[in-house]
Amino acid sequence: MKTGCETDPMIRVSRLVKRYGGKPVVSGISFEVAEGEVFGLLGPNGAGKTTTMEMIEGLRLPDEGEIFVGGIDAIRHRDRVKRIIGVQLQSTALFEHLTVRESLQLYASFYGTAQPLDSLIDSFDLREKERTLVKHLSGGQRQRLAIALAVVHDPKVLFLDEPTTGLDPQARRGLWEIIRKLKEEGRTIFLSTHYMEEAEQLCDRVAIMDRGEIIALDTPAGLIRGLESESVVEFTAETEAGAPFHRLPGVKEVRRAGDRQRDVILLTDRLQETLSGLITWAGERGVALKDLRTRTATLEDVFLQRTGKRLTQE
Ligand SMILES: Nc1ncnc2c1ncn2[C@@H]1O[C@H](COP(=O)(O)OP(=O)(O)OP(=O)(O)O)[C@@H](O)[C@H]1O
Repeated sequence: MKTGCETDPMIRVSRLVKRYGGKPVVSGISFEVAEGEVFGLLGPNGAGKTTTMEMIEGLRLPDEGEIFVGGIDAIRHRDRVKRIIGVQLQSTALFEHLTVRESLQLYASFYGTAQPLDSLIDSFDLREKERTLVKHLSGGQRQRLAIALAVVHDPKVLFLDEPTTGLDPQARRGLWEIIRKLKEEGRTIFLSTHYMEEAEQLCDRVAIMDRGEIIALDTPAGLIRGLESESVVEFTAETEAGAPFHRLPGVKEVRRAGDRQRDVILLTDRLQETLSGLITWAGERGVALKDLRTRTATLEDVFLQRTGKRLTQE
């Protein structure tokens, strides 16, 4: 697994460990993030994403390991690092009784330098709401404001912890556009998410995290190529645990999930042959294949293959 980048990294993390009650929740991870890159930490709830981000941001102290941000030792010189990073607040931490513009003015006053507020209001699509109280904003507008506040001081590196959790698909896409614009401005963006589609859409490289460890790190396309299976066949059926799906043509991997292991997922590099083999097999045995569908492999399948678990629990 290639954890590094070619130029001097903007973020370098080595053998990072955090324990709670003696139990490691981050278990010796190492990786680098290049300048201008959108780097994603993808993993299920409790994987250790927030703990990792907050150690890099200087909000939690690691038990072991090294962190450098912009060449600065982030454990020894937390204040110097704070000047070059922006951290998205949880939208619940906003001041409810200030307007959008007042919130930006307040944050700008904390820093010696600030970006022009009018251009921030426009680029975060908040012009219509600039005089609206925060408590009257929608979820998407609150998230946009939270990110605008994180970039008031024009930071080089921006940390976004699950920026679109809880948003509807339209608001999520609006936020993706804003994150793309922030990348175009040359910022390095470190984000965590448990939405594989978000990681695929936004990230140059993705580290998949599970139980405190990085289990894969590559570009989204590289991670999917590593599966050696381009397609997925899914169905639900009453079949015994030993049903020989792995012997169908093209099948590289068989996974079972759901209620009584009735959901079957086949990863294949020869979709048509797998499908016709499966239908013949089921027909000969009188097995009903419910909800049979096919799709292209995604990061979700990479996670499933590496951990045996689904990333998102339906
Ligand atoms: N302050 C703390 N004290 C004790 N345990 C903690 C503390 N903070 C986090 N943990 C534990 O560490 C593990 C990783 O938590 P973390 O919040 O980093 O995960 P995450 O991947 O960000 O998940 P989520 O998406 O739920 O935020 C969890 O098991 C969590 O219960």
